[in-house]
Amino acid sequence: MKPIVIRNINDLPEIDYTIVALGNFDGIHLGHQQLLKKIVEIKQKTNGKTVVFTFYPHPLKIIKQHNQAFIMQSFREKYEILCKFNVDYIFCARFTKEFAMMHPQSFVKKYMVDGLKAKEVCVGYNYTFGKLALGNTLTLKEYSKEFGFKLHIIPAYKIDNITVSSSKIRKFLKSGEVELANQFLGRLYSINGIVKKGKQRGKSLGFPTANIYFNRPLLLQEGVYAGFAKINDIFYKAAINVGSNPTFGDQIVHIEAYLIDFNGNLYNKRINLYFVKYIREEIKFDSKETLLEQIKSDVETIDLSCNKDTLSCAF
Ligand SMILES: Cc1cc2nc3c(=O)[nH]c(=O)nc-3n(C[C@H](O)[C@H](O)[C@H](O)COP(=O)(O)O)c2cc1C
Ligand SMILES: Nc1ncnc2c1ncn2[C@@H]1O[C@H](COP(=O)(O)OP(=O)(O)O)[C@@H](O)[C@H]1O
Repeated sequence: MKPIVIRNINDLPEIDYTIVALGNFDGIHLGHQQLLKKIVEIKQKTNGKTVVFTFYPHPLKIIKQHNQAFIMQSFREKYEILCKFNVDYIFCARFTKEFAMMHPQSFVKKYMVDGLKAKEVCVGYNYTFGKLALGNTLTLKEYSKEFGFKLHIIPAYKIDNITVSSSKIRKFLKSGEVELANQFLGRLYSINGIVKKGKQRGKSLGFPTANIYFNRPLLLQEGVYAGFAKINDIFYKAAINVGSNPTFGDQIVHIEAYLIDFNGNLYNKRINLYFVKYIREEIKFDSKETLLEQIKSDVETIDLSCNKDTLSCAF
């Protein structure tokens, strides 16, 4: 079931029993997934409707003026992952400087109580919100009594005693430790975009690549990755390069993928790329021939390192 996206609080239909998960959910990692599981579990008991309450742009982008390289996924990528978790609605509040200045109590009253008419609210153990981040689990506890909703505080989700967090995953992605990022995400890190024309060299090299360009800086370490590509719901093993093709003196950082055992036209199609393993850094080769030898060897390695088990983590 696909969730319905609401951008204006007044567009939400009358719901008898609203169960809300509140947060930024950048990455929808294993910690976030505990909140999603919790609201779905409450729905089964209460017959209510579930709402994921999130913000766009990411609050830290507005508050700390972070550039987008900070953000792990676009709203569309977040939406596609939320589709797997059986939630009814996504309420996406536009986050502005004025929004950031709201007193926590006013936020809870306006959005949770009057807007969503929340009966149960789930937040993570360290969630903060509102002006100067004055709102937290303790203040929420008070508001839950004042306004009469049930509050569920979800404890830190840990792997080997390390708390799973978006900031750790961002560090892993920036340093090429994509396997660790995947472990914390509970799925393969993925990105999607529309295939555009490149420099038309790939075909003549014998390795055509589907190119995607981004108007946001990428978190991923540049280099060659083993992974998968999904086109029209079909998965292919893929040799993925994140970089600027320095051998040819190009400069625009983009992502390109050679799909193993695929032949066809991909221009203007949406492609999802899933990252399994970092293979090596991107190199400025002396010649086209040495680059080609390396790509052949990369494709052999990648063909062997992606299998059905790794594919089962792609969604
Ligand atoms: C597995 C793989 C590894 C690659 N490694 C490098 C590299 O190390 N250095 C480089 O300059 N380009 C690398 N490339 C990118 C190629 O230069 C690029 O695919 C080729 O120039 C085609 O570009 P086009 O899609 O714009 O036609 C790699 C591509 C693939 C598929
Ligand atoms: N196995 C494949 N993997 C990736 N793209 C392929 C494959 N087979 C055919 N194509 C097509 O070839 C195009 C890439 O060819 P290429 O010469 O690299 O051109 P461009 O520079 O425009 O990317 C892709 O966008 C896609 O339409």
